[in-house]
Amino acid sequence: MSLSLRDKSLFRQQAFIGGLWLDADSGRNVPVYNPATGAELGQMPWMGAAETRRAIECAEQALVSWKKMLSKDRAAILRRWCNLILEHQEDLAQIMTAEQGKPLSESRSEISSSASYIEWFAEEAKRTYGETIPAGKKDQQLLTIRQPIGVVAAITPWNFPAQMIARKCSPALAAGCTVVIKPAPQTPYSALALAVLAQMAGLPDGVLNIVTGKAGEIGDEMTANPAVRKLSFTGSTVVGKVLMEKCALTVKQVSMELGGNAPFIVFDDANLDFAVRHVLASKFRNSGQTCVCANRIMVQSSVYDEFATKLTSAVREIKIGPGSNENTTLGPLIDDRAIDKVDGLVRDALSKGAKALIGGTPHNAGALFYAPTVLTGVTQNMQVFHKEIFGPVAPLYLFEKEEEAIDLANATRYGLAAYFFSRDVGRVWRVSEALEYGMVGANSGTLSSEATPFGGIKESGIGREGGKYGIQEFLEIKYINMGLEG
Ligand SMILES: NC(=O)c1ccc[n+]([C@@H]2O[C@H](COP(=O)([O-])OP(=O)(O)OC[C@H]3O[C@@H](n4cnc5c(N)ncnc54)[C@H](O)[C@@H]3O)[C@@H](O)[C@H]2O)c1
Ligand SMILES: O=C[C@H](O)CS(=O)(=O)O
Repeated sequence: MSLSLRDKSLFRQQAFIGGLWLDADSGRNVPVYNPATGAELGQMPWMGAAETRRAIECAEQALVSWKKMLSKDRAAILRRWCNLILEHQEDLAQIMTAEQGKPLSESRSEISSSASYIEWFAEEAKRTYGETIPAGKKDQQLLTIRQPIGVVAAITPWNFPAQMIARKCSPALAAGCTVVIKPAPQTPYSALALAVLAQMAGLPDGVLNIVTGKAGEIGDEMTANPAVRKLSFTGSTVVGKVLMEKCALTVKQVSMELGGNAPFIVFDDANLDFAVRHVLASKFRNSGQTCVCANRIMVQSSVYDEFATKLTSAVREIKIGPGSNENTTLGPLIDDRAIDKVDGLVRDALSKGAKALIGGTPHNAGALFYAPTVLTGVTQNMQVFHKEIFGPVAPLYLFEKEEEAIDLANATRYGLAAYFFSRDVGRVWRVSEALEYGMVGANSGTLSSEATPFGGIKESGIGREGGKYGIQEFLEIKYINMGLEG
């Protein structure tokens, strides 16, 4: 391990099941690499169905007492977890940048955001209210109560390796559920470090379990095991569909946070400098590897050239390099597959007539670096219009009228995030309503907050994470019809 941590106990190369740190039954491990250098960062247990089954059994046993605990006592443990995460923020950020590649500033911000979700749901734990319903008959009381769904399985992606854990686990735990998580194989260490701190916070054994290894086998056990009552997945739409189908056999509830293809519309009445700043915040965060990145930038014809020039000048200031360098603002992509996908989309666009004002090729900062890119003359017949780029590429599309921009924006199976910039109040309301997305940024390029419902429609997902809605995803409504003796 090449990390210099204040608390070395945070860096774990074993899975966490029933409060124990374990190797795979087979003893097999697989390497985890630092995407900035290609160096091996450590090893990860290569577990499968048997270990997953045991983790689910541990979660089922722990559920009995965890769900009976007073919500304020569950809240106190979550609060301690939140505080420990903030106390260890720098170490957690170092681990995240080493395994995922994002700049340290972004890793610190993600750790802070993760703690905010835990803090938010520690409070929500105490507000899982039921209701009484006016009786229709004499000597009768009608009421509902909220109860935890039970054992929850969670599968998370590599692009936000801490926040996706916090955003799923904290509402589940707050609701009284127990959890078995499979993190992405590219980024297991952030999840395992959070488990170290959860154990330190007093989370009882078996309440939180982390299994690492063979995604297909682990996923098959999670989706088939009848003890699992809910699957919460964040990842690509194609995998989400597979998991949904498998969950149907045992009628599991699902939350799906899937892919995106966000339009970013710049109208002729927008403040262009302001819009450029928000493109940078939306498009180039995490090297463009976020589900809510501006994926299609649509600019009204009369301001197209001016906007393209301003954006290119701003992109020229981006500092590409290893995330461990404090002045880096753009890190590497996660792996070779990502580089090939991004470069393939750019080459396809260029071959069909698009032009690169800046970038347009991999960068010599290292094997997994792609140059921040602005493409003009991009059209719907190019693959980049229909695919989630997941890289630092800003394709510019030209439109004439408002209606055309909305039709172009909605011409996708995805429906996660959308953005637009205009200073016309009537247009702001019209466009906010017309865009077919779960989340809309009106004169804003950023959306995420622990206080708001994060999620998509169409093939971007089911359910919401965060806000007052996040905990409802892990609660069942029980209706009680109470007859009173005459
Ligand atoms: N909507 C959101 O909140 C959100 C957030 C982050 C990422 N994403 C999406 O995730 C994708 C990028 O992340 P990714 O490359 O890790 O996605 P991915 O779907 O390839 O993998 C996500 C997780 O699923 C696991 N997985 C893959 N195949 C599986 C299977 N058959 N059974 C069980 N688990 C399986 C992976 O190991 C990983 O842990 C993008 O599409 C992005 O838009 C969405
Ligand atoms: O990639 C998806 C994340 O949910 C993005 S955000 O940090 O929530 O905006």
